[in-house]
Order: sequence, then C-alpha cells, then structure tokens
Amino acid sequence: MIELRDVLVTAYTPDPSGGGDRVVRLLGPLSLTLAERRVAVVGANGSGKSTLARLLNGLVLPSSGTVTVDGLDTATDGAAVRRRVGFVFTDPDAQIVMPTPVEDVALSLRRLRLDDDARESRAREVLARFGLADRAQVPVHALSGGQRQLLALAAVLATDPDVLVCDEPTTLLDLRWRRHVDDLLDGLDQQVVLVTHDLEAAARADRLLVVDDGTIVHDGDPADGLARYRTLMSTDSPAGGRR
Ligand SMILES: Nc1ncnc2c1ncn2[C@@H]1O[C@H](COP(=O)(O)OP(=O)(O)OP(=O)(O)O)[C@@H](O)[C@H]1O
Repeated sequence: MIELRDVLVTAYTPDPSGGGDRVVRLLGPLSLTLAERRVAVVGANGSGKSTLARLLNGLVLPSSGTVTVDGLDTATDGAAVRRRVGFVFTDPDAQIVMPTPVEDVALSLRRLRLDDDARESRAREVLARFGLADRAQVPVHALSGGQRQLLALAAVLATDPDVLVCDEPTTLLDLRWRRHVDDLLDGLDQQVVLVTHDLEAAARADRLLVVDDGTIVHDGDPADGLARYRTLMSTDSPAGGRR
C-alpha cells in the first residue's frame, strides 16, 4: 500500500523579475492512501502528474511530509522502495541503458540468480511478449520510438515489481500496440498507477485522480472525474499556464 502524508513538493526556480531563485509549489499539500489495483491520474500539461508519479518510487522526494510503500519511506529506504515499485518513463531513452534490447532486459534481470544463458533466454521470452523477438540484438538507436517504449516497459515488467507506475507509457505507440499494452496492463496482478492522457484507459481504472495546478481536484469514480477533467479543459486557456 502506498501512503502520502501531508506531502508538499516545492522547487527553486529563477525569479523572472531578476534577483535570486524563488520557491514554487509543484504539488500538494496532499494526503492519499493508494490501495486500489488500478489507479489512473489525468490532468493538464504541467499540472503535476509526473511529480506525483515520481514521488511513488522516490525519484522525487517530498519537501515536507512522507511517502511510504508498504511502510518503507521513500526518503530513507529508497533502494528498497525502487525494488518494489517499477517505474516506466514517458521517454524510453530515460531508462534504456544497454546497446541492445536483449542486454537491456538481461540487465533488469540481474537480481535473479540465473546464469548468463538462462538470463538471456528469459530476456528473449520477455521481448517476445512485447513483439520484439526479432529486434533482440538490433542496436537500440535503430529501434523506432514505439519499439523503444515497448522495450522500456518490457525491461521494467521483467523484474516483476509489486507496483508498476507508468508515466504515459503508450504515447508513442500505434493503436494496435496501445491496445496490446492496455490489455497487458489490465491483466497484471500487480497494482498499477497509470499517468495518462488516454481517457479510455483512465475510464477503466478503479480510482481516478484529476490533478490541476498541483492539487487533486477529483479523487474517486472515473466517470465523474473525466467529466470534471473535460470541464477543466474546456474552460482553461492553454496559454494561460500557471508557471
Ligand atoms: N525540478 C523542478 N523545478 C522547477 N519546476 C519543476 C520541476 N519539476 C517540475 N517542475 C514544474 O512543475 C510543473 C509540473 O510538472 P509535471 O512534470 O509534474 O507535470 P505533468 O502534469 O506531468 O505534465 P505533462 O502532462 O506535460 O507531462 C511543471 O510546470 C514543471 O515545469
């Protein structure tokens, strides 16, 4: 179970009127307990969704308050939290580190006590589930954006995390692969927290959070939340951003 208690995230940014940096509020204060199997997060660009997602595995630490996963504090038990909480970035290049897909997935599997051959064969099985069997040894830079996004997801799922946090994991995928990944995520036993602009995927969640201006303005039923989100999107001018 994920718990956020009195969480506030702030950052220093240059003061546009000159002088030194100033502190801006990115998210919160908020308290949340996330226990549902499928939690979706929607909101405008820059509203604070990624900040919220990154809090859940300690990629972002709260400026005040605490975030715990099964009782482990992200600020003090970060490594243990990250073993439990897999994170899929929007930009696959932020997480692919090895020159080929098979090596990248094999690296994710390093914690399993397998010899090199067994690890490689497990990596190839995982790649096949993501339609990348024939790309296993192609240089990563030669993969398409969608293939890289699939690889990033494959490498995280290969570690069998207790919780999967996905920050817009299907933005680069065509409709067929988006459906495949949606079905795959829907079928996982693990808890999934999905940040998305895909309102169909959000509608299938057990619980929907709508983030606006660093605040959760809806928490609960997906249909009601999506109605709220659509209203927000119809009234706010995109050029009138807050930051
Ligand atoms: N370290 C930081 N320092 C200053 N500002 C930051 C920092 N991190 C995020 N921000 C700002 O906080 C706001 C929220 O960012 P965040 O990435 O959480 O938004 P988002 O809802 O995920 O947006 P998108 O849908 O565009 O990905 C943005 O205006 C962003 O520029």
